[in-house]
Amino acid sequence: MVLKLHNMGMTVYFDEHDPNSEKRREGQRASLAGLDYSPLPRVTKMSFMMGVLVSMGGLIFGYDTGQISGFLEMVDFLDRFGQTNSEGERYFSTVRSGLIVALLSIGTLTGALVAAPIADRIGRRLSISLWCIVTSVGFVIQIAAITAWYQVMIGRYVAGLGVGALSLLVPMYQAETAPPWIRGALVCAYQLFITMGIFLAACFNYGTEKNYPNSSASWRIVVGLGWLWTLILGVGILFFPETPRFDFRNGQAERAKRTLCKVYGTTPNHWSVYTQVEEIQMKLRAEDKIKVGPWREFTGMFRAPRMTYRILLGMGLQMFQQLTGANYFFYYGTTIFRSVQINSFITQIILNTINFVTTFLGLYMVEHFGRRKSLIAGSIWMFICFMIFASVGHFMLNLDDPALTPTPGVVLIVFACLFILGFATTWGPMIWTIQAEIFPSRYRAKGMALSTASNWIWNFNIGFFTPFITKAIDFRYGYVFAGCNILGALIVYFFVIEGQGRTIEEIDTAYLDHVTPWKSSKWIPPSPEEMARRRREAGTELDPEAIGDDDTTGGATRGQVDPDGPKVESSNDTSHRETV
Ligand SMILES: OC[C@H]1O[C@](O)(CO)[C@@H](O)[C@@H]1O
Repeated sequence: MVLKLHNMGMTVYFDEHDPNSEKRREGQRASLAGLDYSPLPRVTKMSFMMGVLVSMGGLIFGYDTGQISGFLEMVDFLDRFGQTNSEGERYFSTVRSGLIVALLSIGTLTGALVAAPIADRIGRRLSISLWCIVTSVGFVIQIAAITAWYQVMIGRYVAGLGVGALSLLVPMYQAETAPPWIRGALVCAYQLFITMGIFLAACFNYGTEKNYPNSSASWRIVVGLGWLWTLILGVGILFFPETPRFDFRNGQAERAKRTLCKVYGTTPNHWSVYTQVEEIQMKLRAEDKIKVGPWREFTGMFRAPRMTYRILLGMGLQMFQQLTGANYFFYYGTTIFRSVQINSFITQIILNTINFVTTFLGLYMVEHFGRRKSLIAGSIWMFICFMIFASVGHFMLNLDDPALTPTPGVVLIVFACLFILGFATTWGPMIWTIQAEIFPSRYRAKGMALSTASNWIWNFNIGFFTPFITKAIDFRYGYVFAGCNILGALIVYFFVIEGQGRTIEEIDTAYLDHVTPWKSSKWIPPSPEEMARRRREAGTELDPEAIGDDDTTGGATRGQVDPDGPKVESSNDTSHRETV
């Protein structure tokens, strides 16, 4: 959509979907003389490779969470780590299986919180490598277990530390590095890899249990294969640069600019890189005006402009991502569909395949329809699916003998699949994108850590309480999720600002400026002149040396770019309430 704004005498052209749009470049050209305005590649080799490599963190997530339900059904796993009942049969008590399953979630929660301050100190890139090592240690502890069930539990806790840390670091790395026009899709690729991980775990479990039914190879091979993903990510990331936002924050401006140029596929003299560098530096200046110690840094985060709002929003969205009810199917699908006498293993494979394949569609939707529209549509879709699912399950299925009501059984599966289609294209991937783009640089790691922790807490709650709840209210549990989906839609409508096509600095400005969320899709970021005026007012002018002076600069020189701020046609807009 091309917007033409007549703002007190100024005409601004802005195409929020296409950074290469002639209109957008035209608008910029009018503002900044002497820069390169040639079209940019949409996806560069660097951003593609980064998308694939870093998303391996998602594969580790999905693979680890997806494998355990299968282990609990494996003969050798049960023999080694189960208990014996009075008839001499092996079984897992609810407490023991619950602990083995849930310790991963406790570990992930801890990992997500601990990883933030470390990432702020040693950087995103080295942190990813470090937490891959921790995850691998968790795998060693599990594989080395002979008969001690608590060793498996400890191993899962340690692996969980790594998985949780990576669930914070990977989307953060992607969001801090990606160009705005593919940021949404790139962060969604993280979710795509989660779904791939769940799918692979289900397939490997099936394959190893079939081929090594009475041997420890059935589960040890599956755990061991996890090393492969951690090795690829932990070593591979070392061949990629640190994120430009972290580098700028830590005085590595030249390296940061080189990285931006690589992912944008251009030179520092291109208007997109030039304005991005300027924006990042300006934000850093504004944020760094307040200097405090580490503890005050944490508490101060809640007092920083609109941070409490954004933290609550991030945590709320992650909570509602879990309360969509997706893990009701992924964790308990086998049990749900066993009760309707349909081959549970096949059903699980079908659900996982739909989840994986349709997430690709999510990557497209996030950049073409935006976050807000997609999420609201997804919520309504999932609401309808759960209403039908719950009603058919409760009123039409004969719970005592499901074989007597085969048609409702099929309807249940169809609506479970349709639900997953809705989740995988919207709430599954897009919440990771939103939480990675709403926080300002200074508090991004900590803010994201709290929202990621919220995802894991609710993940744990769904995993742990679902058996008790379904026992009490059977399929009516679906109504609870249906209600939560409506609440989720309302939260998006009233509180989320559209981030499609915008830089993360522009999104920060939108939150600081109290842009009305339901009008935010049409919001025009402040003009360069307006930003220059704010800079002057806030005393955060840029050092002219900091921009446009790279060796690799092409045609334009610093002299051609006005350090006091780019020139615009005219603007009298003074409606912004807070400084950048
Ligand atoms: O694709 C389903 C998976 O996606 C998540 O919600 C993470 O985004 C997991 O909790 C779930 O198992």
